[in-house]
Amino acid sequence: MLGLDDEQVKIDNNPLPAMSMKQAELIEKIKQEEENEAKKRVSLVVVGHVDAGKSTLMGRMLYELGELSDKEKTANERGSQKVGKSSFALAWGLDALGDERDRGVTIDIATSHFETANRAFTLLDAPGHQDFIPNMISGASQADLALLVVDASPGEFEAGFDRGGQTREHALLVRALGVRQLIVGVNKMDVVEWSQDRFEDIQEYMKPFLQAAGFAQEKTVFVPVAAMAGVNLAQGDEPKLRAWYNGPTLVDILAIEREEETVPYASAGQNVNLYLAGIDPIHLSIGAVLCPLSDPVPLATKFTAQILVFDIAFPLIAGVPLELFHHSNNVPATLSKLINVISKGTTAKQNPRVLQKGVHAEVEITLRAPPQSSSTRAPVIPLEPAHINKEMGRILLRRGGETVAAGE
Ligand SMILES: Nc1nc2c(ncn2[C@@H]2O[C@H](COP(=O)(O)OP(=O)(O)OP(=O)(O)O)[C@@H](O)[C@H]2O)c(=O)[nH]1
Repeated sequence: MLGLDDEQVKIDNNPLPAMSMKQAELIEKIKQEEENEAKKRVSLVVVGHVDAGKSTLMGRMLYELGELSDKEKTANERGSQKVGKSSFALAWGLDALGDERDRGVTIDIATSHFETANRAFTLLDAPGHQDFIPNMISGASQADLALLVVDASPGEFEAGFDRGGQTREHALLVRALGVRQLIVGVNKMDVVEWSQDRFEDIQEYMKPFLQAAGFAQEKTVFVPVAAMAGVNLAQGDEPKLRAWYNGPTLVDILAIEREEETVPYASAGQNVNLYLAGIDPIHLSIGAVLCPLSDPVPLATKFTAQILVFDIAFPLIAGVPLELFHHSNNVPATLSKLINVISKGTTAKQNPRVLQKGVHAEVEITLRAPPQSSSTRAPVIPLEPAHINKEMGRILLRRGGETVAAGE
């Protein structure tokens, strides 16, 4: 059990910020969600130059994910052949409006749903024609994630990307509308015989532009696909592609892609990004813990802990320099006191001189200032007794790169 020294944070008496939702309501809501095991909802907007293959790609993906039945697919193909546009067949899955069917282009934003193992997607298919940009905006402003489809065919990628093409404009628009995550689907790879060079050239060509547009490199993924044949959407079994590409399929990327969605609350076990306002980053460091003003995590520079000594070559003695690992923190420390050795739950020996391998012991640990530190303040870490918070109470002690003890 961990006993904290009396280094506690002082709380000022300013009124606490009011909660926007009643706590009881909030807990009820979280419980319900956990019960329903609701999948994470993500909105995806599909953008790109006219005829890049957006609708074909999404139609085919929906089909492969089982969202479009064979019957629907066949009916769509027949309808499409009637107007002499058999290559648009798969686009029918999305281009649902009659007007769109006649013209063979996506006019309005068709909304569809599909699911991967852990995500429920709402799909916003945005049209590629210039006159339809306002529709695209309405789609993109609701989106968490954008799929930008480009046509890899010779001359077509260039036409879409260079002046007059919509690739750049769409990318800029979705970013301006707040979408940070971008997947670039390099489509029609069949037309370029699955050329790795073509795929890489397109990437190199687009990267500087996308970065300048404000898409962080780590949030931008390129994926080679062939929408018509359904290659690398849900299955990546085209040998010519697999000869050089061992990355994920589009569906895999969607399943793992981390969208940025704002949520009113988060519960234990969720990973969230927090944006803190009004705080100088100089006051934040690795291991910092965010806690309510009314219930601060205590700061400790000296504390007692129960440890289990590992299988070590040399016994531990008081005063030996160690490294303490706690949560995401890692600080120099020392065993300032060996209090007792515990056996079968009772004290076997008080004030032992050494701790041999395999023993349970109660010790006092004191943090030391890091070697190059110029600060005169005693080092502190936020720490809680393990019976209150296991994660915040557990510690590991290391000596010269070897773990020598663990405890709480
Ligand atoms: N060879 C080949 N052709 C494709 C592929 N994907 C789509 N196409 C063809 O490209 C053309 C345009 O496809 P669409 O899906 O309608 O393109 P879009 O981007 O949705 O077009 P708009 O709705 O008009 O913006 C159609 O003739 C498709 O058959 C592909 O992987 N390979």
